[in-house]
Amino acid sequence: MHELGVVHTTIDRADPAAVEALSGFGVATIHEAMGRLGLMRPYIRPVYEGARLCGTAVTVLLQPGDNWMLHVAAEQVQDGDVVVAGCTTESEDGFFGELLATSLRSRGARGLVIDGGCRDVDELRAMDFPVFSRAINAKGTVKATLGSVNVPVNVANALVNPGDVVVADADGVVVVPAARAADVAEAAWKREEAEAGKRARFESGELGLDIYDMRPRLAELGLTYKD
Ligand SMILES: O=C([O-])CC(=O)C(=O)O
Ligand SMILES: [Mg+2]
Repeated sequence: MHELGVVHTTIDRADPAAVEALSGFGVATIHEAMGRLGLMRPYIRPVYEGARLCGTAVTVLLQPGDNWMLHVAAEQVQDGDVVVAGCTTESEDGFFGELLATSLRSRGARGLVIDGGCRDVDELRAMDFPVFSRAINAKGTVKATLGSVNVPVNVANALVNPGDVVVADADGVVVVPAARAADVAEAAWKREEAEAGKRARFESGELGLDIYDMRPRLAELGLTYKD
């Protein structure tokens, strides 16, 4: 059950060194390193090409068609945070634009992830303020209904707790629980090392069939080659 009308002002942010380490990895690598967990639904997309972000979550629970809580959240933002907003009911209105981006940036925010709509895309691109949203929509919102800030929020099917690490790039958005950030960064590093080895073998013309030792299993299943 979502908690409404609450702002938590003290949150446990993930260790900055772990956040910095995670910022060096792509979303796909982090998702795999977590044991294939943490992904938001793929309808959340960058509003301009090349957008990417990594930071600690200030969470927001919005009401449909109402961006009031984004202004409330701005006050809670610290350097290195990402505002991560879910909505009590599906809504694709344009909750966010360049004015709010200017406000969040002035507080040190690294970007926004929102399960709702966003507008002013040209300006956001020019500012290079990364936003990941479910829609681009010029339709404006009101400031009339209470939601919450810094409560656990379901954002596009991912549970986000305040202080978790959120990483977003062209592949999607992944959430790393604050307590797991250092371990996941370590696992991501190992995974990249392993992939570097595989990449070199693929480059030299070796086949996945041999690198992954797939031939015996294919033969067992009866895969037949015919002229
Ligand atoms: O003002 C709003 O409601 C959203 C917007 O366009 C902005 O932040 O620039
Ligand atoms: Mg605007």
